Amino acid sequence: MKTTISVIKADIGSVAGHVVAHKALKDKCREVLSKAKEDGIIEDFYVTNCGDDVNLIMTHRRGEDDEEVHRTAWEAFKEATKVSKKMKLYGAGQDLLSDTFSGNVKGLGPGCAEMEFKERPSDPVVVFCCDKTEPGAFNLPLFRIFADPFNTAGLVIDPSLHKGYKFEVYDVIDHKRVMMSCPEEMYDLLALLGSISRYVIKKIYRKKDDEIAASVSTERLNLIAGKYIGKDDPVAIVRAQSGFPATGEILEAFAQPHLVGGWMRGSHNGPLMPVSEKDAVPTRFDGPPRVMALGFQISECKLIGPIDLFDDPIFERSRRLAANISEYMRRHGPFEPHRLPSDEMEYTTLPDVLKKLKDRFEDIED
Ligand SMILES: O=P(O)(O)OC[C@H]1O[C@](O)(COP(=O)(O)O)[C@@H](O)[C@@H]1O
Ligand SMILES: [Mg+2]
Repeated sequence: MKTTISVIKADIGSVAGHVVAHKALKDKCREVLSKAKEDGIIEDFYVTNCGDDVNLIMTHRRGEDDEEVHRTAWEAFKEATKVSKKMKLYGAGQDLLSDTFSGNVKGLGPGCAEMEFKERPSDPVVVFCCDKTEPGAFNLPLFRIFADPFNTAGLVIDPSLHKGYKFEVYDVIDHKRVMMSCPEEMYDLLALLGSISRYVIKKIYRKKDDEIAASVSTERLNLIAGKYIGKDDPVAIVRAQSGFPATGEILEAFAQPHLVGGWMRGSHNGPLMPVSEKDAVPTRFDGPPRVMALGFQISECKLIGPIDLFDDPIFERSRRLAANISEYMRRHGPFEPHRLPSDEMEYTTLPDVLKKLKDRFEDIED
């Protein structure tokens, strides 16, 4: 029998602007998920938040894209939105772009990462949740975890990882996908993954047996809505140990706070700061962008944990570095490369400002 993990997230309102999802919203989601557990739709769940996003981590036996599981998540967000609206929280129901559920949350606003596998004798997984960034934020760390021997020692010294991994990459603008194999196609893969706003890793498979290793939410809210309504704050699921990278190799890739798109108004590059659940409170210039890591053991479709993996003093240095990079980037104010390049600004509120200047431009005569 196989186990499925579904991580479904949405921003349905927050306190003091776009900072933190209120506890009442998580409690309402827990209520809906408890009922779904009683009804046998899901086997277990954990509800958390990263900044203003509520994350539903669920296990079940129904496979990916299951209508009942997705409906459960949708109901939880809908019910919590009622609470949010009553409390006049900021951006109540923001990510729910439709009034009606049509079989799957994809395309309706929430982000979703799922994977199905046969449980190993012991099955550790790490769930990552971000705020104030976009799905491409996972490109660099996932590449390092599954393809860079300077990050993952196991790629060199463990025979069960040595053959490498396959990367399924989505072109989120043209709605196409490609499968690339590492290490042999590493340079081609990097040629795509460096364009973080267009090419994003969707899934990673172990080459020797096609076993699923990682899954990322790739929904880009603004592309779905056609206008700026918040960033796409992604989630990811990564399997660890025994043939997959060790938990420490997975976390190592986040020790360097790399630059990602997002931050204030989804329009700025900034460092991705690894934080504990309690520190997922983006305040400076609405950031800097955050990532949390929750470690679970999966046992007979139940979630044992979580362990708050970035709640470790060793990551203080990374946080300090992120704070220093933030200071440096902020001094650029509205200039690139702090502000995103023009093609990315297309999906922000900037085009509305530029519209009024349009008629003032005159041709330059030679
Ligand atoms: O004030 P407004 O119009 O709601 O929008 C601005 C907000 O959008 C955001 O980019 C939304 O961030 P989220 O994607 O986390 O919701 C904030 O940085 C900013 O405060
Ligand atoms: Mg958010």
